[in-house]
Amino acid sequence: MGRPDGPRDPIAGPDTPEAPFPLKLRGPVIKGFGRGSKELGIPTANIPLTQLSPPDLPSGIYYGWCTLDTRSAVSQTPTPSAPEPSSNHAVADLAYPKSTTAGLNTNTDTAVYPTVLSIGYNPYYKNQQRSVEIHMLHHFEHDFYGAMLSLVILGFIRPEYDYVSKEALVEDIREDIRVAQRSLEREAYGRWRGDAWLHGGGGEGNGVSSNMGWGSAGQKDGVVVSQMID
Ligand SMILES: Cc1cc2nc3c(=O)[nH]c(=O)nc-3n(C[C@H](O)[C@H](O)[C@H](O)COP(=O)(O)O)c2cc1C
Ligand SMILES: Nc1ncnc2c1ncn2[C@@H]1O[C@H](COP(=O)(O)OP(=O)(O)O)[C@@H](O)[C@H]1O
Repeated sequence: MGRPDGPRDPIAGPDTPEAPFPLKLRGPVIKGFGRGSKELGIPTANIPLTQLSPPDLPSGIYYGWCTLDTRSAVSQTPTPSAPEPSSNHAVADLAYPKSTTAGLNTNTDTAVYPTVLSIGYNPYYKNQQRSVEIHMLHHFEHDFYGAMLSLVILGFIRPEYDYVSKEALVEDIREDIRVAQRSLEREAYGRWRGDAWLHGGGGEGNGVSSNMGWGSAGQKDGVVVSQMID
């Protein structure tokens, strides 16, 4: 399906997350096709499709919060034979929320990142397999393949489309990022930053919203969370 003409909604979803959200996923960051940063300038961390729950979740673009447990990340020590780190040239100008942690320089990166993700076949690239591709709204200095990524998905933005050009796809992803930022700034969405799932805990299962965590941005039990931009 090609992208419909016309302006897009600035915010996605109701004022409070509704079923089937929240959906909770966790998995190791694996290699994709390497197009995200090289071709588009928007790196996307892939997790195995087997982690998608429910497995028949409709394809499309979603938003939520995620964290990284970098203890299992592959070392990023630069060597002559090391691959080029990912590039974010198509989003480097975007004002992402400031994270108050040292990020990936430590083994315990406890920041909570606003996130936009694509689940599907990437019709522009005509992939044969579905994939789960997560762009975190943060400018990282290092790649983090192998890290364990925990994600709480809170809303749906749009279906995935085919595009007339790479530039048109990039422009829509940039708009997805803005929509996700605005959508997550709402109080009932911000609250989910504190959910135990994001901090290594187990969940009560997808779609169960009984654990609303401990609230909004700030610090709790030594866990530092990202701050949204004012
Ligand atoms: C927010 C977001 C929206 C996306 N929307 C589409 C889309 O509508 N159509 C599409 O073909 N690919 C879409 N993509 C997927 C990109 O094509 C994909 O991230 C890229 O192919 C990189 O894949 P790789 O990580 O396997 O290299 C989207 C990705 C993101 C992060
Ligand atoms: N903001 C970010 N969001 C997601 N991944 C990022 C980000 N910044 C750097 N990365 C790194 O870039 C990698 C993705 O780059 P990409 O070119 O899409 O390759 P691949 O196709 O292997 O996923 C991620 O696995 C991660 O290690």
